[in-house]
Amino acid sequence: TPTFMMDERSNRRALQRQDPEMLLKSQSRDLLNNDSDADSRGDGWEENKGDAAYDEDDSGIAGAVNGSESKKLPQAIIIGVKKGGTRALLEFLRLHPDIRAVGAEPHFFDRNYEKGLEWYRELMPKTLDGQLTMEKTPSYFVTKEVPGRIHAMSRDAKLIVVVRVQHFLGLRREVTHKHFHFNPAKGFPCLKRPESNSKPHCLGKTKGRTHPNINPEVIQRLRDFYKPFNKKFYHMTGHDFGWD
Ligand SMILES: Nc1ncnc2c1ncn2[C@@H]1O[C@H](COP(=O)(O)OS(=O)(=O)O)[C@@H](OP(=O)(O)O)[C@H]1O
Repeated sequence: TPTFMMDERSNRRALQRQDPEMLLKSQSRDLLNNDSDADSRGDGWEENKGDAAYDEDDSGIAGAVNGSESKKLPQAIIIGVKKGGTRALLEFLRLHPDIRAVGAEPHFFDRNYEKGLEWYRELMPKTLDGQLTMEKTPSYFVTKEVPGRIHAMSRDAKLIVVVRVQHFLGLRREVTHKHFHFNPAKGFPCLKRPESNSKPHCLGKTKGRTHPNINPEVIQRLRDFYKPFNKKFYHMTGHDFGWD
């Protein structure tokens, strides 16, 4: 099971290397016409398949809207890595009542930046004070303009990268085994709302692919190739992940 880490110090160092970039490049692709990434449509929940890219009711388990809720810019963003289990992480996190999240990937900082922060904020679910607003767009991790842009929005945003090591958002313990149901066909847990009798929600069909057998020589070449990058990463995070 992929676990995750968040290292604000290394994020800050990475952010400091790039000037906040406010000039808008017209590199956008229409969010709602983005077919290249099934996960962009927020179809992590099988029931969410369809064309509604953003759905207020899909913003988390915490539910009911009332007068004191408002839309806020995200305080925590899952920025990568692609195929690292980012959808699973977001769906698991949003089981927590203090987290509300956008279902689809907004791609704001890479493809939709020229639409402006108000556009971005409008996508967010309404939250009460004390609730965290989150989104996930794994391609932020591989887009060079993104660190400066996030920094320009907020110096305090927590950036989460899935690298298979555990870290915490400082949440109280709310999510337990009652929220999960192991699905042997998928090989990983699906999510349950303990208070309702509805069927567990599994991640969509793009998750849980059968992997091809890879020639051990190719695996060795990949290990050799990534070794220096891994070393650099251990150094940056102050943690040896033992991937070699
Ligand atoms: N709970 C759990 N445990 C282990 N593995 C899991 C889990 N949930 C999702 N996955 C696997 O994560 C892969 C998808 O990652 P992402 O959601 O980050 O994909 S994407 O970049 O947004 O398209 C995808 O891997 P592949 O099936 O190999 O593509 C999922 O199967």
